[in-house]
Amino acid sequence: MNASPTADDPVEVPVGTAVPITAKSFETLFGELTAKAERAEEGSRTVELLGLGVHAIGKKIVEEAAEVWMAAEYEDGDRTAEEISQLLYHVQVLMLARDLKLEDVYKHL
Ligand SMILES: N=c1c2ncn([C@@H]3O[C@H](COP(=O)(O)OP(=O)(O)OP(=O)(O)O)[C@@H](O)[C@H]3O)c2ncn1[C@@H]1O[C@H](COP(=O)(O)O)[C@@H](O)[C@H]1O
Repeated sequence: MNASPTADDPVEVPVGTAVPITAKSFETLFGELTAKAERAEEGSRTVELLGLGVHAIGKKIVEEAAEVWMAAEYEDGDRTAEEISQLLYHVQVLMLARDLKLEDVYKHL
């Protein structure tokens, strides 16, 4: 019998190609960050940001959003995707700071 997937398990994500790649998904990242926050992992950027609070995390989101915009205007697709990943990460940290679950967001999609 297969064990249940954990937050650290890689997930196969097909990205516009017949060849699936192995990558962290939005859900597995959120599970990883939740676990780090719960155990207050030393050296974790997530834990550090949570300690700084909603105001500081919000400012990072605005900064990252601007970097996404600039990358999309002036850089290539891979750089834009990298900036988007950083934006998604900081949005997840804000979700943790406000004690929001994935379902709380998904119900609005
Ligand atoms: N995806 C990310 C991620 N994206 C961005 N960042 C953080 O955001 C920074 C990028 O933002 P900037 O370019 O603004 O960097 P900076 O100017 O040095 O940031 P500031 O210190 O000035 O705020 C990176 O240096 C990281 O600190 C991330 N930190 C963590 N993750 C993921 O979160 C997981 C948990 O990370 P820890 O909590 O650090 O263990 C990791 O395994 C990663 O998968």
